[in-house]
Amino acid sequence: MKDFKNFINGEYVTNVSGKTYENRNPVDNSLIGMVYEAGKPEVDAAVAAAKAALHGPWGKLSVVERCAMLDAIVAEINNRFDDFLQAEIADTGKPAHLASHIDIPRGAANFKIFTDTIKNVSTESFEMRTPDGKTARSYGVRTPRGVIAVISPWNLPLLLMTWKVGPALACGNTVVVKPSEVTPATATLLGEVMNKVGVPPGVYNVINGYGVDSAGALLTAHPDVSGITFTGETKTGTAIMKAGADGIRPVSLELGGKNAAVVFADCDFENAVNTVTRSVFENCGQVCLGTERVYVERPIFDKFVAALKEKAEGMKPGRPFDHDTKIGPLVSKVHQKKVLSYYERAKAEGATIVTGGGVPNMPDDLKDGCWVEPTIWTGLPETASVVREEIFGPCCHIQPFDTEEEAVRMANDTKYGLATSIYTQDISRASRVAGQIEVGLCWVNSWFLRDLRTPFGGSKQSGIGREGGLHSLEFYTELRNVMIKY
Ligand SMILES: NC(=O)c1ccc[n+]([C@@H]2O[C@H](COP(=O)([O-])OP(=O)(O)OC[C@H]3O[C@@H](n4cnc5c(N)ncnc54)[C@H](O)[C@@H]3O)[C@@H](O)[C@H]2O)c1
Ligand SMILES: O=C/C=C/C=C(\O)C(=O)O
Repeated sequence: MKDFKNFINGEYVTNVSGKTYENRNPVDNSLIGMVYEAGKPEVDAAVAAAKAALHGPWGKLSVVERCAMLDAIVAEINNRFDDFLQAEIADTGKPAHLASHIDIPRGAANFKIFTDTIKNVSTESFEMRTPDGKTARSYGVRTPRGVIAVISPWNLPLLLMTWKVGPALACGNTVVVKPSEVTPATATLLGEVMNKVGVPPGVYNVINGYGVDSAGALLTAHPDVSGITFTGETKTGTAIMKAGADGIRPVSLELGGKNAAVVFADCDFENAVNTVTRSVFENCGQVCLGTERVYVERPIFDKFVAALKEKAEGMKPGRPFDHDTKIGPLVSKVHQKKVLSYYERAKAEGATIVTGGGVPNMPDDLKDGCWVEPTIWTGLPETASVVREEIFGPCCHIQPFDTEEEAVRMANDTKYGLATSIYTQDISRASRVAGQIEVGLCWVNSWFLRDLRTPFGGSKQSGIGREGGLHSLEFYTELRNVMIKY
């Protein structure tokens, strides 16, 4: 059994309250270990340590020295690749091939991209004549914002947490991380990496716990936190934005989605089927960018539904390290119950169940896991709740369309605006539709293809702000203007 402690000022500590909760493996519901819930004393200590570290050795490092330390973090994550892989897989149950190709490599890459960015960024400079005939030169100086609260979800725990910690540290801030209560392992393990490479105590802190009435709410309310960066549900983002209002702390929010794929009849059919298969079912549908609404042009509708059905039925659920495993479980019993409740609602709303709709038949040793079947529905009106609400499971509804205009209208008919994928070989149509789709991220003939220099984020209720490359500097630094008269 493992203990998941808090990591505060360079040390692993328990808590004053003595409160712990269970961390369970979603593959078979076995107990991984106990997590020490941070209360007010631990949150206060973590924020105090982070605040003090801003003015300690960390704050005195040059950009090049700071980047060298971040490069060492990258090397040490790679050295301990297997430890991170095991920890992430135990918490999430995701297939090893997925975690080893996406989650852990991105954990390292999220530091690397921001050392590249920060070493190469310049600021603007202007010169003007003053009324008394002298000269004034202005230039920008980027300074760290201060103590950054990082609140992250459970679906890609290391990836989404380091996507915020990387730029925060590269810009010279210090952080207090509150990972999801469901997935404490990799954030906690990263503390060992920080100590190993000599990151000063207090620069990276982790407090474990829940959100409401727990570590998350205590952290976001803390007056010494200078900015809050959050990835998670839209309703949690609303609470966090309210918390940020006290003390006028800026927020960066990456929130939920109800993402569409729009498949035109002239697409490369095989690529469209393969890519939509990934975007619906990868990580058991627990990707914020994942597709839950598929719109297919009528001439290829039946063929597309049949092809996606065949793919879904070929996704063998199983243990993460088994070579033939294609799909893992959902992350928790709570989430399994939520997804299954949508499966029931789809039936009640009159959906045609093309495939799935329940719990797969698993061997005895896995029966207690959080399994659900990959599921496809057709035949629902656009007003049905499974077409409107984010489910975050391996499921989608497929709807036919007749015109480009109709497809754009249906894709945009949602309060969310995170991501869309368009499948067509007509480049004019692709750019026309991409221009009309109300999202932060639009892929053409692809999905979740990432260039970490590009702006990442959502529009409408899918978020506020963009992170990635230079765009991250907007949130993680303060831009000061200095004007010199001479
Ligand atoms: N837009 C994106 O980039 C993106 C990426 C991944 C996930 N998501 C979204 O995340 C959701 C799934 O993740 P989840 O269920 O972990 O999200 P969640 O909002 O339930 O929790 C996220 C984090 O917030 C904490 N939290 C909850 N209430 C809080 C409060 N009142 N104050 C402070 N912290 C609080 C949780 O403990 C957790 O650490 C989905 O809606 C998904 O779309 C979005
Ligand atoms: O589940 C959501 C996935 C988000 C991905 C990123 O934030 C990223 O690739 O940087």
